[in-house]
Amino acid sequence: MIGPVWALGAMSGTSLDGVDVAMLHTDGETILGFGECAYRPYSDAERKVLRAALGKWQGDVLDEAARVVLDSHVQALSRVSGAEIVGFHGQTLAHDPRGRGTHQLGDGAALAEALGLPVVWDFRSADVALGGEGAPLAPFFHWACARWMGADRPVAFLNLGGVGNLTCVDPRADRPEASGALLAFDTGPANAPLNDLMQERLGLDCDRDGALARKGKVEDGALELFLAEPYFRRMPPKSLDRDDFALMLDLVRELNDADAAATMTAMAAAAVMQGMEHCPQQVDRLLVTGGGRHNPVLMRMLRAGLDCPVEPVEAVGLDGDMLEAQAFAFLAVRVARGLPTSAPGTTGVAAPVGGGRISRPD
Ligand SMILES: Nc1ncnc2c1ncn2[C@@H]1O[C@H](COP(=O)(O)OP(=O)(O)OP(=O)(O)O)[C@@H](O)[C@H]1O
Ligand SMILES: CC(=O)N[C@H]1[C@@H]2OC[C@@H](O2)[C@@H](O)[C@@H]1O[C@H](C)C(=O)O
Repeated sequence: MIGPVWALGAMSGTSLDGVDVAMLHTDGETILGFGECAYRPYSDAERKVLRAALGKWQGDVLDEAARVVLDSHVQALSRVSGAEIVGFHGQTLAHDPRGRGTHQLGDGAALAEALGLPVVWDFRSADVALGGEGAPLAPFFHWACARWMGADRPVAFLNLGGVGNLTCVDPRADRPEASGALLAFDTGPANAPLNDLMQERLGLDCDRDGALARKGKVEDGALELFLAEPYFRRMPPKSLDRDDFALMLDLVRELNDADAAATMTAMAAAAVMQGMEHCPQQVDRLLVTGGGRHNPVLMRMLRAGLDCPVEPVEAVGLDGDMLEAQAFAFLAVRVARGLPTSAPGTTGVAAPVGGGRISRPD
């Protein structure tokens, strides 16, 4: 494959809300245009099946979950036409890069057959096999976004999904794998533990618009215990599994609902502030993507604690609900062109690596 193509990326994140798909016109180096997007939510029954498979590496429970992943992706991807190649992330069930590896559920070969298109998938395992964290992988796309928006000074991207991840980009680097172009890592838990709290105590999916947290007060003792976790002292690159910080729920167990939500929101913000200390250069602005940017309490806490402007990525014309799907469209084209998708600064891998397998329909 030579030259730019329309690629269609698909992402199903750790929040298990649904499948995002987005078209991108790219040669894997430059963003030439953004295209159509679609979202296909999981039904309650599907979410239950996926939830039951979380943390599992094998077993019968995976068969039903694999069927949910395949069917939902075929439906989501079929809503958009004109793609020449597909980037399929799959559903992360477990992530233990220093131990058992990383597990994204989803059969790219079956998806290629169903769609009649080449599908790039299994983006993370080559990086892990070569000693990298296997995550985050969006940073190479963040570099392309920084160049697309014409940045000429360092800028940071923050994804507030189930887990948070931060990318410091120097857009003056002419390749994402160049030394000093990128430093990226998972900051800590973002929405996942707060969602779990809301589910456990009130049967709700999330603290919509920070409505509960805004009525509560942050319990400083719990926040301090949280920040004493060794993860925050580890040098990046580093990555997390969705439930690595399950202890957060214990730290707020004695608090009333509002104080617990306020304290957990403060924990997510504090993890980002700790992370920002690792940025190798002062950044001009922090651009926030992912669902957490819709939470005004979380955004207010970030603005209060950081000395650079904190804005949703919409401030520069990007779509914060679709950025990860676009990232996997971008990475698919890089894989097809034999370009690397991770580097020492993004996953800690020893040298730039091109992950991903390509499956073509028969
Ligand atoms: N209006 C809102 N108010 C508060 N929180 C919100 C709002 N909208 C979305 N969120 C939070 O954002 C989450 C979804 O974020 P997102 O879709 O970025 O996660 P994800 O892509 O599944 O996760 P990851 O990036 O970790 O894979 C929701 O589960 C919720 O916690
Ligand atoms: C193993 C895995 O799926 N990690 C996700 C998760 O969700 C956010 C954060 O943790 C990030 O490291 C990654 O996702 C994004 C898309 C990434 O790879 O950049």
